[in-house]
Amino acid sequence: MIPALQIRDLRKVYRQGNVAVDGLSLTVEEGDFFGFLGPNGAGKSTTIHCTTGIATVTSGTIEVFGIDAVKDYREARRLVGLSPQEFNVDVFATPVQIVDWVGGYFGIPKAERKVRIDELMQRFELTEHLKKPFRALSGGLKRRVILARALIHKPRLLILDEPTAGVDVETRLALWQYLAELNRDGTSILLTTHYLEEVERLCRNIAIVNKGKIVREGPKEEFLAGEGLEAAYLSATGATPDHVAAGA
Ligand SMILES: Nc1ncnc2c1ncn2[C@@H]1O[C@H](COP(=O)(O)OP(=O)(O)OP(=O)(O)O)[C@@H](O)[C@H]1O
Repeated sequence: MIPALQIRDLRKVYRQGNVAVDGLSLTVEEGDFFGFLGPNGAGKSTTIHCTTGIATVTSGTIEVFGIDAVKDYREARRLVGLSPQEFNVDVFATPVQIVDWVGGYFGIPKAERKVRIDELMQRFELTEHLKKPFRALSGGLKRRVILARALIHKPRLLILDEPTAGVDVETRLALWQYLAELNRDGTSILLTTHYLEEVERLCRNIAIVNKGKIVREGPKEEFLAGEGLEAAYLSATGATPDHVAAGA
């Protein structure tokens, strides 16, 4: 089976000479719910940006369902839904305008877009907020709009960069349920998060990245059967529980 995402030996050096990703390889199989973990600055967002055409690749290859995401960026991008860490929207636009604009970008006909947007607004319980500008929405509602936008074109691979950062417990639980359903219905998901509980609940496979390299990967069960995800994460990233306890 062709993987949903295959990254081989990815390297990204920013113009200032900053090596953000340093020979990173990973495979997300079709149908997987893949947790991509690592400390701040490890290179997770950069990897995502290289995959979605936001950042240029220094070297290495990226394929989305077998399509070269570096050379055939537009074709690959159609298969990907992206919920970025930052809210990159026109803050004066309404939820419908924000989602509709991306639907237009992907070439979905207007009538079809309308049906799909109605569906998404209902699914994410945004129907009471349709007339509000994005900037007037709460943090949780903003996250839901961004997720709806990522899903407008029914992507086969959904990439979520810290999708539950700053949302309340209720919204987080609802989002978890929705993501689990989406994955059950066949959408492959790559999730970055700093909430290990989120990974334990949702993910099937996990990769831990540190300083631009994968330092540990495997099925979630392997992590859980061993020392547990938190201890594995801390030791893989060089921050052992002892260091943390000592405040080092
Ligand atoms: N546009 C940029 N120009 C220069 N350096 C950058 C740029 N974006 C990120 N970096 C640097 O690249 C490295 C990796 O950053 P990145 O944002 O990919 O990490 P991350 O794992 O997503 O972190 P976080 O968990 O904080 O989101 C960091 O040293 C960061 O400062």
